[in-house]
Amino acid sequence: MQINLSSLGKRYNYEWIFRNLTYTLESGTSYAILGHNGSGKSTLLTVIAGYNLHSEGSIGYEQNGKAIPAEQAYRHLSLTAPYLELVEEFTLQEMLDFQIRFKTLRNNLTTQQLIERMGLQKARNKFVKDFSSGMKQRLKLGLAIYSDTSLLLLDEPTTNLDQEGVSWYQEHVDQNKAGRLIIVGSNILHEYSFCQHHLHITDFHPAPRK
Ligand SMILES: Nc1ncnc2c1ncn2[C@@H]1O[C@H](COP(=O)(O)OP(=O)(O)OP(=O)(O)O)[C@@H](O)[C@H]1O
Repeated sequence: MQINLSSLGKRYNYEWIFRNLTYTLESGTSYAILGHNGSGKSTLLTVIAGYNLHSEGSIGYEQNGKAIPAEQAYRHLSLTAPYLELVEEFTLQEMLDFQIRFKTLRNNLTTQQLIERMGLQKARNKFVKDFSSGMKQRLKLGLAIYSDTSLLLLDEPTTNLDQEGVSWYQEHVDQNKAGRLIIVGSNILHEYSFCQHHLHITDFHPAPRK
């Protein structure tokens, strides 16, 4: 997956969050979107994901040199973010069975193998609503990292994870990054230390009006 951002801008009402953002994101490469709280990291990630419409400019998606229509881009991406909800009424097994109806797992992984990789074997029949916050975050990350997608978007990926969970995140991203385009929205070095490129969203803030 390659993504071309051209003179991209997003505003909410009269407030411009970023403007004039021209940037190319290449497959097989990892990028960190950096900036202080409220600077627009999540906004840019959701615009790239197509969950949030941009206000000016354009976004082009390509796979193996072939253009992907914007309305089809969702098929190629997985996104995890603190504001995305899981289906709390499902058990873990039901959640995975539901998810794979829409997105298959990488490397023909079975749901049983994914549960093992997430270290959630004891929670197979537990309702997601009864998971701890760290277990929910592992589940969100497991679903995103192990979906068979060429674009992986990770917004604040270690929210609610303890030190062991952070190590788990680093290990599993590392094992599943080859050939993929990964974009991390973060302020915490251990979340994006593997990224080769840093995009500072504040570089694209409009100058304050005089
Ligand atoms: N739906 C919305 N309507 C209006 N303003 C919004 C909306 N969503 C976000 N904003 C504003 O856009 C700006 C950027 O928010 P965003 O969540 O993208 O920042 P962030 O860099 O991800 O912040 P954090 O590090 O705190 O998660 C903020 O000023 C926020 O108030």
